[in-house]
Amino acid sequence: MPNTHRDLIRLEQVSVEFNRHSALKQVSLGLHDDCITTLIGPNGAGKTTLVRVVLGLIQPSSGKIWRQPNLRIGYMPQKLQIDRTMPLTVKRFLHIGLKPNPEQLEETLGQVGAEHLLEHSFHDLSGGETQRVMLARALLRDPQLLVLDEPVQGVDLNGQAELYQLIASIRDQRQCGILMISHDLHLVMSSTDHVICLNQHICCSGHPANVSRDPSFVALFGERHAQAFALYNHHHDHEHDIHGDIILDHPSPEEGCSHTGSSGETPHA
Ligand SMILES: Nc1ncnc2c1ncn2[C@@H]1O[C@H](COP(=O)(O)OP(=O)(O)OP(=O)(O)O)[C@@H](O)[C@H]1O
Repeated sequence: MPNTHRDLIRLEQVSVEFNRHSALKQVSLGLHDDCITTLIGPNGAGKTTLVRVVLGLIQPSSGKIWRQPNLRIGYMPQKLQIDRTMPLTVKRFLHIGLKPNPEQLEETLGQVGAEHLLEHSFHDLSGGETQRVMLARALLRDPQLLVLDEPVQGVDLNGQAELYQLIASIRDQRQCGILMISHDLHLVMSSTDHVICLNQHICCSGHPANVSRDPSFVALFGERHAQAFALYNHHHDHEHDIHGDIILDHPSPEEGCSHTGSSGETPHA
């Protein structure tokens, strides 16, 4: 089946350095509408840096970025610093920097299952409620691309599964592209279309159901994760030296979302 997704953003050979330290090395990828792409990788792998490049908050040291003209991006950050002494209802929080009309507010809160929270204090929300309200805030921009930095942080296990289902239903209803960072390989696998395994460079990427298991993945994420993660295996087609640099290199083919059933595993340099 041909891949019918539209490109929202493309990165070509993007590298980012901080004080001569490489955070991203020659990352090439495409994000598409109607597709959930999940970034996984160990701490310090460059996931947040990559998200910040996508958001346009960091200029790459080298490489090219193409964005669909006038691309609307909704962003849900990992953490939000709000002074707890400042009284803040959910309603007020959702009006900071935004001008939603009451119908939009009701519809969007309804979509994330948080309509009953409108008059609640933002500070008193549970972990799961907070994430739903944050998601609603990102959705109020009517995004073509939704960027979620660890969207289930601070949420219990049941709540995490529900949130991932909610994110998948948002993709279905809005046909928007979604880029998210997750540390929970096991939970995220059932609700993602495309996985990118990042360790400064893209180690590999593909559909979780199509990629095959590789010992290098176990080396990167540990045996415990790899076992829990039986669905997601991949052709990690190279080795790393002691500094994390690639020993064996391969060209990087075109990236693709396989939400419609097309495409498969895509190995990367
Ligand atoms: N503004 C910055 N200035 C200097 N170094 C930075 C900056 N931002 C990130 N880094 C460094 O870049 C590397 C990648 O960081 P990044 O936050 O992107 O990783 P991550 O994969 O999101 O990690 P985690 O899973 O721990 O959140 C780290 O070594 C980090 O210290």
